[in-house]
Amino acid sequence: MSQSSDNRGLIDDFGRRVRYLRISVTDRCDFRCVYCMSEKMTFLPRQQVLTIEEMANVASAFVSLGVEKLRITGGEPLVRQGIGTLIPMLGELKSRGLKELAMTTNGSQLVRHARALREGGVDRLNVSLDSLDAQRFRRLTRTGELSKVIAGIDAAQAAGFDRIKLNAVIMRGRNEDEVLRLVEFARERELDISFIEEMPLGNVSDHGRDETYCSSDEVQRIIEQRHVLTPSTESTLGPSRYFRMSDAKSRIGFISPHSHNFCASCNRVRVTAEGRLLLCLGNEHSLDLRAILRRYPGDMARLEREIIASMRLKPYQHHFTTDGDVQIVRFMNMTGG
Ligand SMILES: Nc1nc2c(ncn2[C@@H]2O[C@H](COP(=O)(O)OP(=O)(O)OP(=O)(O)O)[C@@H](O)[C@H]2O)c(=O)[nH]1
Ligand SMILES: C[S@@+](CC[C@H](N)C(=O)[O-])C[C@H]1O[C@@H](n2cnc3c(N)ncnc32)[C@H](O)[C@@H]1O
Ligand code: SF4
Ligand code: SF4
Repeated sequence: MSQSSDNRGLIDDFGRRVRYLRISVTDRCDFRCVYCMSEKMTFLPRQQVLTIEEMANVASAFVSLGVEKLRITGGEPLVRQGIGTLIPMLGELKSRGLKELAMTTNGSQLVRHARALREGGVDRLNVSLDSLDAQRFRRLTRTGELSKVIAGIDAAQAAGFDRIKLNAVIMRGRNEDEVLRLVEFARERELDISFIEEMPLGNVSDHGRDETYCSSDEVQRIIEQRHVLTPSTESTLGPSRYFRMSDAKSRIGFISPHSHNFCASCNRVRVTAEGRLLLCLGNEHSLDLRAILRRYPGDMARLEREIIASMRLKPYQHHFTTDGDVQIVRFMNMTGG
């Protein structure tokens, strides 16, 4: 019998309840964003990556244990073979207590996938967009084409996604001069937008993180040169602190792991593409779910028991600094952010 029947949920040693699971469905990506990856990356051999069925089983176990929000990330989730099969399997979990199925994507493949994602049960999309200048966009992503991402956002809106959130990592000397332009883009299209402080995961080789650090307060001051921002209590269960603009539907979010630490209210864990249940983005405490899945195939009760037991490993917080040291060798694409 599944552990779900005792309805204890997932609670860590600090009394925080885990309600939000992020699954990285692949470490691969068609972009090489300068803050996320190094130019030359080695990706996991395919047999080390969870199969579609294994991912669906992991998601199902977490939903049995009280997870209400599931976000699919990567790498780039839309380059994962079989993503079209996985999405409806996850969508079905809504009949068992899942309240929101979401995806974070670079948008490059949305023209092809948006409709199927919507039909498969994806409720919300977050699309990364750090520049509206095609050449700069190419420099920041190393391989990306801005026009494809914008066409992808259009396709997603046409497919019925109405609360799309843009994500922009703001880097000093790279794109902080585009903050107002990005806000304008979001406002015109009625998109939300979150501005993110860069986190020190992986040696990205392109730059020292200390050179590019730009705090959320600085970004906020830039926006307030033109807009009145009113703090909002709205929450998406994610890390964004939201503000409303007086004359717009768009919400402005700030994700500030350095300057406004949000670990005290952490409600999430993540599963990497190779099936590591990582208890915190900024630490290495983890449980090897792949080993359990492959050693005891189909034993959902055991999987759930192990997940419950792993909650005691969840650290209280990250220890990121802005001084340029690489504190976590793991790159962001392993965990999907
Ligand atoms: N430090 C830290 N950063 C996080 C965490 N969750 C998400 N982020 C970062 O927040 C940024 C945006 O992540 P998204 O994938 O859009 O997820 P989200 O902000 O939870 O999405 P919403 O559901 O829209 O709130 C990325 O840079 C993530 O790395 C977290 O638990 N800790
Ligand atoms: C790792 S990506 C995976 C999903 C998809 N490929 C995308 O880019 O949206 C998830 C989010 O993490 C953000 N991200 C990547 N590296 C980061 C870093 N070092 N610091 C802060 N955010 C980062 C990206 O901007 C993106 O919004
Ligand atoms: S941020 Fe997303 S799109 Fe950019 S390299 Fe990382 S995984 Fe790929
Ligand atoms: S850094 Fe760790 S503890 Fe802090 S919010 Fe992120 S996952 Fe939670």
